[in-house]
Amino acid sequence: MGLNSYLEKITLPDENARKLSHKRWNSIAKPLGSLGLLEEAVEKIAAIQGSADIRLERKYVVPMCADNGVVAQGVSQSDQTVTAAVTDNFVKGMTSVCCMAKKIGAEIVPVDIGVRYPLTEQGILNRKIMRGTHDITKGPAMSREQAERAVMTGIEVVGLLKKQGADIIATGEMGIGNTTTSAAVGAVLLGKKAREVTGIGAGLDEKRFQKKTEAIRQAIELNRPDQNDPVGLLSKLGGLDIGGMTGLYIGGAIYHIPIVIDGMISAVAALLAIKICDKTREYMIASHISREPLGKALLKEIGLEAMIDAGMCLGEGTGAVCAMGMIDMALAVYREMGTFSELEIEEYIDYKAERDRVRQERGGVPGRA
Ligand SMILES: Cc1cc2ncn([C@H]3O[C@H](COP(=O)(O)O)[C@@H](O)[C@H]3O)c2cc1C
Ligand SMILES: O=C(O)c1cccnc1
Repeated sequence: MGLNSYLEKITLPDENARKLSHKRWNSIAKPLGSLGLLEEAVEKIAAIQGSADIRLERKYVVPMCADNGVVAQGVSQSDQTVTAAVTDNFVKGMTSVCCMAKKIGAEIVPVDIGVRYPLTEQGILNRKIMRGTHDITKGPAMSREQAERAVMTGIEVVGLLKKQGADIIATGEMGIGNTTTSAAVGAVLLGKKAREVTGIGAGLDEKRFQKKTEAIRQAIELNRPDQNDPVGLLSKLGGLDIGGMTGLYIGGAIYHIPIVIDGMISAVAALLAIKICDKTREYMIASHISREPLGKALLKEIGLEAMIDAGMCLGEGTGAVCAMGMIDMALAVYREMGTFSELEIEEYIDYKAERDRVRQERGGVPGRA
């Protein structure tokens, strides 16, 4: 099945379930709207799952793993053998996101979508499209067909996890050099210059930072990408990992599974997915603001607010897993906490009116309805 026939299947979430979920929140004996974005996330999940009786039993993290030819330009402190080593470590439980995911009972499903060096562990989904992309300072990262295959791979992984009963999926990635490729794609999407989008990624000295900025500038100049052709842009400046994550978001919209955005790289993929199909936004949940320069601007363009601003910039899906943990806690309140009438506490309406009156007196913003 081609990408377009997948896109035709996408429908919008269930607004009635969202309303019922909002009603449930407002009946709980606590200050109205006081769990902020966590309440909104729960309501969004209700709309996506089509029921106010939300399920978050089966949580998955999907790190898309791939190499990037641009590493030859000295844009990263590490070499490509590290991508393979960390990809293997996802199976051994020896990466940062593994430690975090264990705490909330989330399962890791690493996908080899383009790792250059051989992997030794069993249990990594083999969906290798090529052994790393080409150097974007010399030409396109991959062909259009390969970019489309990367996106389709992400969609198919969500289909697979749907069969396994997935209730929510966190995006993740591993690929040395991917803060260069994603910054280049992000620069084009947001109309920014190389020096405005270049960050230190996994850590860089000044000399390499300059090389990275120059590589991003050169790659954009040479490849002449079209901002309005997301698959073309992905093929010219992107990576297979970014493509795979783009597919995860589209898959979420097809199979009605909430997909959690991680950091900057993941947010670039989210924006590409929105450019491919606007409805995918309705299936995304933002987690944190990456410390990379584009962290905030990308989320603004996507139109979603992050629930965590903790200076994180690790990747692998770590920020998304943190957010899943927070949503899990909010869900405990949503499910287990007593209502105003059960606890025989005065009606919230009176409380809300009073709160808004006081806030307005102080020049603040009234609470949400
Ligand atoms: C050991 C190690 C573990 C990581 N886990 C995530 N990243 C993060 O850093 C990489 C991107 O940074 P850059 O563009 O500077 O290469 C990605 O693979 C990302 O997930 C790691 C990086 C390293 C070195
Ligand atoms: O924000 C990210 O996605 C990020 C930043 C640095 C390294 N890895 C990932």
